[in-house]
Amino acid sequence: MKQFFVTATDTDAGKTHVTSLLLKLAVQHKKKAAGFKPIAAGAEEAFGRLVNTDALTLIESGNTNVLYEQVNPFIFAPPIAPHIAAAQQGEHISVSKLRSAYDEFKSCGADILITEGAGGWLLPINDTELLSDWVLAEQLPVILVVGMKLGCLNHALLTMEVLAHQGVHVAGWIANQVDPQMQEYDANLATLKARLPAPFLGESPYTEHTPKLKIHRALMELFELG
Ligand SMILES: Nc1ncnc2c1ncn2[C@@H]1O[C@H](COP(=O)(O)OP(=O)(O)OP(=O)(O)O)[C@@H](O)[C@H]1O
Ligand SMILES: C[C@H](N)[C@H](N)CCCCCC(=O)O
Ligand SMILES: [Mg+2]
Repeated sequence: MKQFFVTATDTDAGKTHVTSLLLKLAVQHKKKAAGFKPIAAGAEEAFGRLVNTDALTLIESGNTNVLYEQVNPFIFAPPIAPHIAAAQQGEHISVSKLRSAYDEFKSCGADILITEGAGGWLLPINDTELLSDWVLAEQLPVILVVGMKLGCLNHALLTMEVLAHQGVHVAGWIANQVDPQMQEYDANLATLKARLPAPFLGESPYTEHTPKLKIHRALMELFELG
C-alpha cells in the first residue's frame, strides 16, 4: 500500500485538481486508488446530506467503493478556517480522531491512498494541534503542490523549509499553473527546480477544459507505474 499526503503553498493552489489527476493516473495504470479529504470547509446540501466538492471529486477520481463518510469525516458548511467552523458548531477535530478516521478509510483496500490536506501545511485543527501533527504521526510522505503565481517562490520555499526542519519525507512537488497570466512562468519553474530539495514530479498547465498532468519520470517511479 502506498500512501501520500498532498499539501500546497496555499488554499486554492490546486490540491484537489492535482490529487484528482494523481488518482486518475493510478487508476489508468490498473491500481486501486482512493482519496481521503479528512477536513473540508465549504459544503452544500445534496443527496440528503452536507457534501463538499473536493471530497466528491476525489471519490469520482478513484475506483474503490468508499462511502462519503469514510472519505470526508469532518465537514463544515462555511468556507472558512476549519477549526473556527468546528468551534462554531461545537465540534472538536483532533489528531486522535483523525487517526481513527484514517484507519476506517484505509479499510477500502486501495493500493494507493492519497490524502488531500486543507489550506497549506500549517493548518490549525484546534487550539493546540495542526493538521501537520497528524501527518507527522502517520509518517506520510508529502507531495507539495505549488500554485504557480507571483509570490509562489516564497510560499514554496517557506513550506519546504518547514517540512525539512520537521524531518518530513517530501516525495516530491508538482507545479500547478493556477494563474494563466503569470509572467515568466518558465523562469519561475526553473528557479523552483533549482532551489526545492525534492524531486520534481510533474506539472499541470492552466486549462479551462480537461485537466492534464505532464508526468515526470520520478512520478512513475514513485507510484511504481509501468
Ligand atoms: N491547472 C489549473 N488550470 C485551471 N484551473 C485550475 C488549475 N488548478 C486549479 N484550478 C482551479 O483553481 C481553483 C482552486 O483549485 P483547487 O480547488 O484544486 O485548490 P485546493 O488547493 O484544493 O483548495 P482548498 O484549500 O480549498 O482545498 C479551482 O477552481 C480549480 O478548478
Ligand atoms: C475554505 C477553503 N477553501 C479551505 N477549505 C480552507 C482553507 C483554510 C485556510 C486557513 C488559513 O491558513 O488561513
Ligand atoms: Mg481542495
